Amino acid sequence: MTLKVVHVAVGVVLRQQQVLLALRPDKLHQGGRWEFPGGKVETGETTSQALARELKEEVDLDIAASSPWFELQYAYPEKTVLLDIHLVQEFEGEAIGLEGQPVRWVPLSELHQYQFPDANQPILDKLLAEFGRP
Ligand SMILES: Nc1nc2c([nH]c(=O)n2[C@H]2C[C@H](O)[C@@H](COP(=O)(O)OP(=O)(O)OP(=O)(O)O)O2)c(=O)[nH]1
Ligand SMILES: [Mg+2]
Repeated sequence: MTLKVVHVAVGVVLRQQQVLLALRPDKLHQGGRWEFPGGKVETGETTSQALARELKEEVDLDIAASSPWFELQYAYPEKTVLLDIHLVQEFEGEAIGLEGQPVRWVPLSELHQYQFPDANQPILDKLLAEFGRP
């Protein structure tokens, strides 16, 4: 039994009324679900630095600025994650799945059609509450 919490930088990348999603490969933890791009914060990195690195590595975006939005801890049976969620509204480049994963700009109104990791429900709720059209 371990109490280690995995610190994850998560980017909610918004462009008009759309958000960027990537499909997690089947073999990974929570595989086959759509995620907000991001990954583990490494020793010595700030969350913003980790996010910029991960978004470049995973989807080839250059982040001009990101702002901390909220944090959420979730205990999966296998591990506990601390999702450190940032909003990204300033970036350059065209999103492509550099690890071969499908990536999509999804209208906020269509988010309910996608399956996300179990931890993500509060992110979806807040996204629609703050940015969705009534
Ligand atoms: N990126 C991301 N990870 C999420 C989300 N929701 C969620 O529960 N997670 C979890 C799944 C994983 O356990 C963890 C992210 O780890 P990861 O495996 O993607 O980390 P990484 O990109 O650094 O990849 P790796 O090279 O270390 O394998 O956070 C989400 O929306 N986006
Ligand atoms: Mg990742």
